[in-house]
Amino acid sequence: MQVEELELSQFRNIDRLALKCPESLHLFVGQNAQGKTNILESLYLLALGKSHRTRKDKEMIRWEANAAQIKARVSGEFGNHRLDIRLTPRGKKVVKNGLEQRRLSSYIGTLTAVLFAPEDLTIVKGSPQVRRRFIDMELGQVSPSYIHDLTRYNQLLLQRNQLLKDMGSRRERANPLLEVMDEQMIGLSTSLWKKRVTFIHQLTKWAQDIHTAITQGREKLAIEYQSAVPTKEGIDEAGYRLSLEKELNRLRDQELRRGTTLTGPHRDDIRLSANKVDIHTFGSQGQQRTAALSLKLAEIELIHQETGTYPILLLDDVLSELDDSRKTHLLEAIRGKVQTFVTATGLEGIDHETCERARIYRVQHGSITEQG
Ligand SMILES: Nc1ncnc2c1ncn2[C@@H]1O[C@H](COP(=O)(O)OP(=O)(O)OP(=O)(O)O)[C@@H](O)[C@H]1O
Repeated sequence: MQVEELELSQFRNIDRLALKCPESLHLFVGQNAQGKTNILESLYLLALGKSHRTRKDKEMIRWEANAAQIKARVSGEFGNHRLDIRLTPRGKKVVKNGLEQRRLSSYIGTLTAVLFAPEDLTIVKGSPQVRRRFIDMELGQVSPSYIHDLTRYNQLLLQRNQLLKDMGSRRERANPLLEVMDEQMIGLSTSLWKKRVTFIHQLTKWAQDIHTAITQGREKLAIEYQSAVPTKEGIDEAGYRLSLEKELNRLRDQELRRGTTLTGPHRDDIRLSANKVDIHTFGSQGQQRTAALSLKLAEIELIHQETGTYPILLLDDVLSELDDSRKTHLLEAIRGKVQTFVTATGLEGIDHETCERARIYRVQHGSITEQG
């Protein structure tokens, strides 16, 4: 998968940008707050239909403008596509090959992207929310039905929490509407849980090999999906349903008191360990970084396996955060097969060979000029 052309208009601090990008490596260099991440954000938005750093689409419209547009021509094993996203204060319009896409799940997947930013280095150490977001964004790219279920689940969760609050204030213990919601929630939870467990299983296979290679055989990575619903090893969907039903009954009084849903996929997590030692609690910063890098590289391979084409890779200021051996591993792993867009504040720390084969741009106050 490759972005052949990218056009931005009134996006963040960028007035206009028209890039032709047949090459596989693009390097955006500039001081802080000049617009480098904005370029990566526009590519991420094109791929996933949403930004990686804001939920408010209108924040991406240039302050003095009333609309922004991001357009691209992408090519891949399955032909060429034109993607077009228009942002206005009233909302977002997503267009693929001239046809407006009303559902994000029918748009996502045309262009896939893996973003690696400094905050991803905290994926191991950070809160469970960071890891759930990682799963949601990555799994969503290879499974439109996952996005569909997740959207419905999140809506249902809000409604259920409101109902629990209302029931709690009325000191009500049973309500037919809650029974209906629970039935829907159990169905959606089972589907999300199953998809996530399968995803983590597939991701682990790739991540283990990559992690072993980076650590030169010293460490074996393991990833375990931790469900908030009690699950025994080898449990199937019917077993999960049953366990969730029981758990909802057990938690009913607590949920009514607190006015919130206390179990389900929105409380799940993953645990990473190296040589059976939990990296979250006991890992060194280096181990945590290696695990984060292994996950990201594994994701690239998984997307390739599932969609038949490599994603684009967006590296936001991470080269300076990685030591030489991890950096070399990263650059070697993507070389020649993954179109990559990199931001950096300077060229120091990026090896000569990489600079030689990259197209280099200077970014200053939102204007981008290619270096001759
Ligand atoms: N909607 C907007 N309209 C105009 N300018 C914006 C808007 N949103 C952000 N900016 C500006 O964009 C700049 C930030 O750009 P960006 O996040 O791409 O920085 P960067 O070059 O990646 O820097 P760093 O290396 O610090 O991450 C800031 O100057 C900010 O004021």
